[in-house]
Amino acid sequence: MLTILSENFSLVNEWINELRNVDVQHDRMRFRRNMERIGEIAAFEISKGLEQREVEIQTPLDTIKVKEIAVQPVITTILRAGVPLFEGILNYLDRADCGFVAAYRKHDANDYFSIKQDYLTCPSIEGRPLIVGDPMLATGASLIEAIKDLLTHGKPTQLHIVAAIASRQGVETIEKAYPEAKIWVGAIDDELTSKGYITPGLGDAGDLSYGEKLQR
Ligand SMILES: O=c1cc[nH]c(=O)[nH]1
Repeated sequence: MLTILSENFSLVNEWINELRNVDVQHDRMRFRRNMERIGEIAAFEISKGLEQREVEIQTPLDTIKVKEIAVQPVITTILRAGVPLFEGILNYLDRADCGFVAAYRKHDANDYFSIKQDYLTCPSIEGRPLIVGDPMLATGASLIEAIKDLLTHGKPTQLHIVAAIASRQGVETIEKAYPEAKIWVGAIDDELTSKGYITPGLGDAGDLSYGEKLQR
């Protein structure tokens, strides 16, 4: 199931416009905060589908039966670009556990790239909702690698994928690989460049959040 958040939240449109705009996106704090805000809206929407249970709590005057999230999700992301979006999801689902994957694109002499994953740490996801935040869902290759490894940590009850901007091709790749996944995206762009960048997109989300990396 695919949900395009900007279709229902005009504010998400505002934030994505700022993420894309070369006159605004160099303001790193605003860039990170806009990513975070998209994560917050996605978490809010995801929360509507989380199982709830009834518990009793004590107020200073009496007890009351209330509802709470029955099983806390595990929120994961891919370092480093995913951190601001991840922080946004965690701002709202603040009792969740968290996992991290480190992955990078290794370019060869012809500028083709393969995904290298060299770090993964995650609590058990057995019987819990799994949320994976990846700000730019481009080819879907790094996401598929990450999810494959995360699923060695148990069988989740729900699989949610959150992206600020996705390419149509990336969404189709994920839908094929994980038909059960609920995909939440800020916006969808039609094109991918030969180097796997979303276009018009916004550029390099990691560099815009944290500074231009040295190419090695
Ligand atoms: O367009 C893209 C694709 C992947 N990662 C980015 O930061 N931007």
